[in-house]
Amino acid sequence: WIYKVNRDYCVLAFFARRVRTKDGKPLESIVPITKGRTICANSFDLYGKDAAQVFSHLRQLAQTYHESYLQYGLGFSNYNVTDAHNAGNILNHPNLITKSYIYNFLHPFLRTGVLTATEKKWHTRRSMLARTFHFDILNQFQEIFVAESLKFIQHFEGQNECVVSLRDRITIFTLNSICETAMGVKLDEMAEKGDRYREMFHRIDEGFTRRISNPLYWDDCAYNLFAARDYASALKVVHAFSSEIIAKRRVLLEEELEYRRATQTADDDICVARKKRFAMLDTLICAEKDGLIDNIGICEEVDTLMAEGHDTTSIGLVFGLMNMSLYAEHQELCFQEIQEHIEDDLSNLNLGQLHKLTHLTNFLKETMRLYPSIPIMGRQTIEETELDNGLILPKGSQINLHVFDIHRNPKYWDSPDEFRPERFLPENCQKRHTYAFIPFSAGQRNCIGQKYAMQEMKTLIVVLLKQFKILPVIDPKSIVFQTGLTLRFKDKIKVKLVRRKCD
Ligand code: HEM
Repeated sequence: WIYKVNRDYCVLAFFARRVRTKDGKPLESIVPITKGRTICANSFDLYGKDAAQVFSHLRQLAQTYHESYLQYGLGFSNYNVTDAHNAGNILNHPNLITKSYIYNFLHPFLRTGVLTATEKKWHTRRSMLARTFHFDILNQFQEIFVAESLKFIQHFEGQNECVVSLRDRITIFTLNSICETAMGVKLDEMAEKGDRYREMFHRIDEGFTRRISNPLYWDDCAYNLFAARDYASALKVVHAFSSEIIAKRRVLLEEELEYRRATQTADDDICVARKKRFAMLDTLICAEKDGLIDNIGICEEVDTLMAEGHDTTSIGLVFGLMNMSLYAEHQELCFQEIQEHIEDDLSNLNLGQLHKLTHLTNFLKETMRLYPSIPIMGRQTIEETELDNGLILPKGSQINLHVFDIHRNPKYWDSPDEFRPERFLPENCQKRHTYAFIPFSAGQRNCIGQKYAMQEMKTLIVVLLKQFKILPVIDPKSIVFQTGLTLRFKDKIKVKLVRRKCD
C-alpha cells in the first residue's frame, strides 16, 4: 500500500490511480508533486483550516511551485493548473467537460442545472438557455439595469457625501436585476424574502467550504448524517424563494399569453412569436409545454441562474468600485469617456453606447484579472486522458484550474499585483497567451452570462459616476480573502461617495 511518489516522500494513497507520462519520462520532469501533511498524501492538507487559511494555502502552493503541480488524495489524483498553456489545453479538451467532484457538494442547492450537469443533460440545457442571452434580448434588459441602478443611487438621496459598505448594497442591486431580467419578476414586494435569500445563500456557501476542507464530509452518507442538517433550513429558504419566483412568473406569463391569444394571427406559435421583453424563465416554461423540461428542471435552472447571475457580478462591482476609489486618474478617464458618449438622460442608453466605453471595459477587465469572481474551477476525467504536456491522467482525476494564480502569474503579467487597465489595450494583448486571462472561463463550458455581466456592471458604474466621485476608504492590502463558491473577503469593503455637483 505504501507508494513511493518521489525520492523523499511516501504516501499511503489507497486505490489512487497513478498519473503517468506519455513516453515514460519521470513524472517529476513534467510536474512537481506536493508533499502532503499526513500519510494520506494531500487529503488532509486543508483539514482544520478556515476559509481564509484555505485561500492563502492555495496561494502559497502556487508561489512555491511557480508552475502547475500534482497532488494525491485518497483514491484520486489532483492536478492543479496555474499556467495558461495547460488551462487552455484543459478548457478546450473534448473529453474534459465534466465538472470535478466538489461540484457534487452543490447538488443539494443547485441539483444538476447547467453549471453542474454533464453530458447530454448539460448539452440540452446549455442550448436551451444560450439563445436567451441573445443581443436583442440583452438590449431589452437595458432599461431594467438603468432603473435598478437609479434605485441604487436613490439610497443616497439628500446626502452630499457618505461612506458605503459595498457588498450588501450591491448584492441587492444584482439580485433585483437578475430576478427582473432573467425571471421577469420584480422583487419589490418580495424585498424581505430577497434579503433572507442573500443571507441563506451566504450560509450555504459556508457549508460548501466546510465540506471542501474536511474529506470526512466528501462522502454523501457521512455528510448527510453529521453536517447536512446545519444547512437544511438555509436550503429550504432559497428553494422556497426560487419556487415563489417561478410560480409568480407562471401567472404573469399566462396572463401575457392570454392577451396574445386574443390578438395573434391564427398560426403564430405563442411562445416563439412574443416580441416584447423575453424573460429567460419564459423560455423554460415554454420548453416545459413542449415536454423538453419538467418543473424540477426549471427549478434547477432558476436556482443556477439566480446564484451565478447575482453573486458573481456583485463581486465584480465591489472590486470595480473599490478600484475606482483607489485609482483616481482611471476614474477620471472613465468619467470623461462616459460624458463623451452617454447623455445625462439615460432613458435611451443602449448596448451600442456601452460598447464605446473602452476605458471602462479595460478597467473592469483589469479588476477581474486581480479579483476574479470565480477564483477556481474544476474538471474531472471520465476516462484516461492525455494532455498535450505529456501527462496521462487516469479516469477519475480531479483538475483544479486556479484562475486567481493564472491571473497573477508573472510569466504573463509584468508586476502582476499592480493595477494597470492599459494591459488590455489591443497592442498590449497581442503577445499575451490567450488563456492568461479567463475570468469567464473558456471553451464549451464558458460563462453563458458574460455579456449580461459586463452590461450590468457597466450600467451601474455609468449611473454612479455621472452623479458621484468615488473616494478611497480602505487599504486593499488589508483585504483578507476567503475560499468559497466565489471570491470571498473577511471585512467590509467601503468607499466614500461625494456628489459631483458639490465640487
Ligand atoms: C462578473 C460576472 C461573472 C463571472 C466572472 C462569471 C464567471 C463564470 C465562470 C468562470 C464560469 C465557469 C464556471 C466553472 O467552470 O465552474 C461561469 C459559468 C456560468 N455562468 Fe458565469 N460569470 C459571471 C456572471 C454570470 C451571469 C450574470 C450569469 C447569468 C445571468 C452567469 C451564468 C453562468 C452559467 C449558467 C454558467 C454555467 C455554464 C456551463 O457550465 O455551461 N454568469 N461563469
